[in-house]
Amino acid sequence: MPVVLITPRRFADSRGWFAETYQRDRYRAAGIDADFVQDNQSFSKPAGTLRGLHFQTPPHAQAKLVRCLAGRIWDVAVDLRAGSPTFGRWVAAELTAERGEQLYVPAGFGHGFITLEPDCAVAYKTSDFYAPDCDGGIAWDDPDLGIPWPAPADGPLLSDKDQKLPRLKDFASPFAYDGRPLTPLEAQ
Ligand SMILES: Cc1cn([C@H]2C[C@H](O)[C@@H](COP(=O)(O)OP(=O)(O)O[C@H]3O[C@@H](C)C(=O)[C@@H](O)[C@H]3O)O2)c(=O)[nH]c1=O
Repeated sequence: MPVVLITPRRFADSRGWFAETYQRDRYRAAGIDADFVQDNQSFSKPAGTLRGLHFQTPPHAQAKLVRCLAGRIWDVAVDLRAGSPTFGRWVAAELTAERGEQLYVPAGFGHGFITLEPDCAVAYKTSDFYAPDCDGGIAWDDPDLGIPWPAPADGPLLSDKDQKLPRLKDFASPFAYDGRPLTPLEAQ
């Protein structure tokens, strides 16, 4: 499936609002056909925290459905499918707790985000279990990707692991191109 941006409908009343944040049949109709098996949550204290670009390799590749529970993030999906006409290109969307947008990142894509405010909570569903042996990543600042991260002037806050990730040109992609385009989000 291509990358999909979806904003669940909210039903507001005097108490606040209610929303279905995942409903298999409706999400399938929107192109989100993954079989989710795990829910994750992370919390990032300072604004300018960057996690990425991450993926799991086959046989434990993961599709992800990402949303922001508190604060605001800039969320990025990079096409890593070998042979894809958009290999190495990326799409990004701002995800806010205020509006509840969700980004679907298919298997075969690298995923990362930077927090735009302090105290951001991010939740995401994944279509395969955590498999540390299949953990992989690409450097967030790889010049061949040219992602214009909205990072602070002194740089983002990164994990030790994320400071040592390889560049795309040194990465032998194990992901097959499935013929599906990167759109409907506009590729950069
Ligand atoms: C991802 C993950 C991590 N962990 C553990 C491993 C480690 O001790 C600790 C922190 O892991 P990380 O540093 O990899 O966490 P983080 O940098 O937040 O990694 C996440 O980044 C975003 C962008 C993604 O797309 C996710 O799939 C995941 O890769 O949590 C699990 O137990 N289960 C999991 O599913």
